[in-house]
Amino acid sequence: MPTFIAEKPHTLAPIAIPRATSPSGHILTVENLTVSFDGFKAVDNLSLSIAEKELRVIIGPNGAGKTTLLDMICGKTKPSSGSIRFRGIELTHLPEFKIVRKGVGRKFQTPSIYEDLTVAENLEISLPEAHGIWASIFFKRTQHVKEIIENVAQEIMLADQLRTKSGKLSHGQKQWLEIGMLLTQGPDLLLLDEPVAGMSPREREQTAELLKKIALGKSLVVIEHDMDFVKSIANKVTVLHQGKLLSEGSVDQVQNDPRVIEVYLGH
Ligand SMILES: Nc1ncnc2c1ncn2[C@@H]1O[C@H](COP(=O)(O)OP(=O)(O)OP(=O)(O)O)[C@@H](O)[C@H]1O
Repeated sequence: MPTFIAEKPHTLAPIAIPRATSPSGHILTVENLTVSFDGFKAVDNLSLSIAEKELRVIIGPNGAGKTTLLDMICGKTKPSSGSIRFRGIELTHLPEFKIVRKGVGRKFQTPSIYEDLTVAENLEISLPEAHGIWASIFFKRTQHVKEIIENVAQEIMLADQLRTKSGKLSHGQKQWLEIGMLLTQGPDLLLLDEPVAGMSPREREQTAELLKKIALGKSLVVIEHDMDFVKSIANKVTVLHQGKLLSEGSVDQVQNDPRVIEVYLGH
């Protein structure tokens, strides 16, 4: 960790205070989104909207375009056509780091924590104030920074593990740490790709509680295959199939939709 010299005001709060709300009440609006890879449309003319503080789950068979959709929202993949607006701001032309700064956080399937660093250190390096060479040199571990780290650690159920090397955590705890690393960045929209893959039943329950708590102040889009987990968290489910929107509604509605049963749930 760098040594600390100067103090600068901290703007970050562990639970972000919602910024300007778009007139529609939607934090994210995707319209006519398409991406082609060598002529193959992985996402095909897709439109959907996510409300403020909504916890949306995206399901669908393998290859349906779920991960590619998240890749386009976070700027990792550029669409061939269509629009993605976050609080009215068009994201499709922005590089990934600017999309993060606008308030969109993405967690990939495999945890990308630093196993040789402690839980506290992993959370610290995720603070926007610690990013970049100069920022990291002048970064100061103020009381406020400590409070942010402690609050986030509490939220992700790792308050007793702050000094533990992250490599020693269980698989589930590593996933929670990575969610914590997103939270320290203060996003208003979190994109999570299969957050409970490989977790024990107890860890799944705890993760469901964690996500529901996060959704009290932020919007979440979660890709998930485990229908029991989907039932335990979702307000609304979007079903993708061959890059297109197949069905959308409550868990009950999509579970009873014959098209969904045919291509996904019936298998
Ligand atoms: N960079 C790429 N180049 C070529 N094809 C790609 C690329 N990214 C994704 N695809 C293809 O697009 C389709 C959609 O993939 P995607 O990973 O988004 O599906 P998914 O719904 O997330 O599936 P899974 O549940 O298996 O993760 C797949 O056929 C995949 O092979």
